Amino acid sequence: MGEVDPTFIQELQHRPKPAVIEAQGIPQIDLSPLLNSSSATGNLEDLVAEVRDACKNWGFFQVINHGVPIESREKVMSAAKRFFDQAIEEKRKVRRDEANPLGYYDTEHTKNIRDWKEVFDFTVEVPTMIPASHDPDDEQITEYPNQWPHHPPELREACEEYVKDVQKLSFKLLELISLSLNLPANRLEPFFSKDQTTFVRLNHYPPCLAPDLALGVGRHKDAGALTILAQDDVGGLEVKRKTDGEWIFVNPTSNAFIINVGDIIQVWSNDTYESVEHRVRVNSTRERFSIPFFVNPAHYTIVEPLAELIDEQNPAKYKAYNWGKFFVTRKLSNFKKLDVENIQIYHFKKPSELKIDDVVSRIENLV
Ligand SMILES: O=C(O)CCC(=O)C(=O)O
Ligand SMILES: [Fe+2]
Repeated sequence: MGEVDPTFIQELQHRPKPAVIEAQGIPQIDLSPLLNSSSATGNLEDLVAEVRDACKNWGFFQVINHGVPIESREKVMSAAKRFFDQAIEEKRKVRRDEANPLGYYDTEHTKNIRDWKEVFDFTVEVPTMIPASHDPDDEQITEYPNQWPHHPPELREACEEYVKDVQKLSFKLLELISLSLNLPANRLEPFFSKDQTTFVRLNHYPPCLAPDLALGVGRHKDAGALTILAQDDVGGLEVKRKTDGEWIFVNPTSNAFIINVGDIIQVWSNDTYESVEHRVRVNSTRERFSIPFFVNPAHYTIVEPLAELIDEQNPAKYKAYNWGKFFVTRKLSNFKKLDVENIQIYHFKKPSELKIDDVVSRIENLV
């Protein structure tokens, strides 16, 4: 990535502001009551209340004392650095293509503008099965095989170890979120206990000559259920504050994970929780690494508001949709610049429930 190609340039209203707003920031939640089995139930109730408030008010929070060993994360971070440090020809040996979107890639587009980053994607389950096409009538299923590079040789093992640790955390978070919605702790688990389509991305954001024009990742919402993000100490993630739409910089906290609820939890909760927009700014001097772990259900999951959370007063705001088909459609539009609208959950919203924000987003996505 040399000088700034016009494909990277954000429209004026979406460019990062020169001054970073640090503000109070997203809530920090201490998960130690979960690690300590002898702790009183009172602690768990407080923890659930903190999760509820964070999900409602921010859609984002950081967790500390989460049980993922620091060495496990550091091993992946340093193997990722070794991988991305290689020549482009080496990285392209595991490049992804239209048929298999796993592996290396440096031309992702978010809302049709190219991101200033390179990535390496792999799935957690082997095999991971996904619909073969976005065509609703095509019932064919295909495998997404992981493509592990020969160099650095330690990358695969580091990633596989890390995944085991973060997966445990993901199930704890799903329990906390279930409890926070006044559901039984294990209510969400069955969507993930078999055939989950969770995948992990190693992100590398190289220094950028025009950090005021481009973004590492353009504004977006995560399509899956939950994201568990590790970021290094450089910082760059910005979250759109729900109260006023201001972009808030997420200060790096060493060894913490940043959690956000994705679109699926928004639909399951019938909008009690909302998937919040975020983006990544880049800088001209320091490269940055981050590792999002996208917790996604089995491809055949039909996503719709949970029966326990709807009634006559609070009817379902969304029509049911198939997760695998949604995922494939989204992947296709991120792969190359398309002339079609990027699929979003508001496409499944019942017309009477559309909010002004949905309409504005829809118009913005069309232009
Ligand atoms: O790098 C980050 O901080 C966030 C990346 C992100 O939002 C994503 O990959 O969906
Ligand atoms: Fe994201």
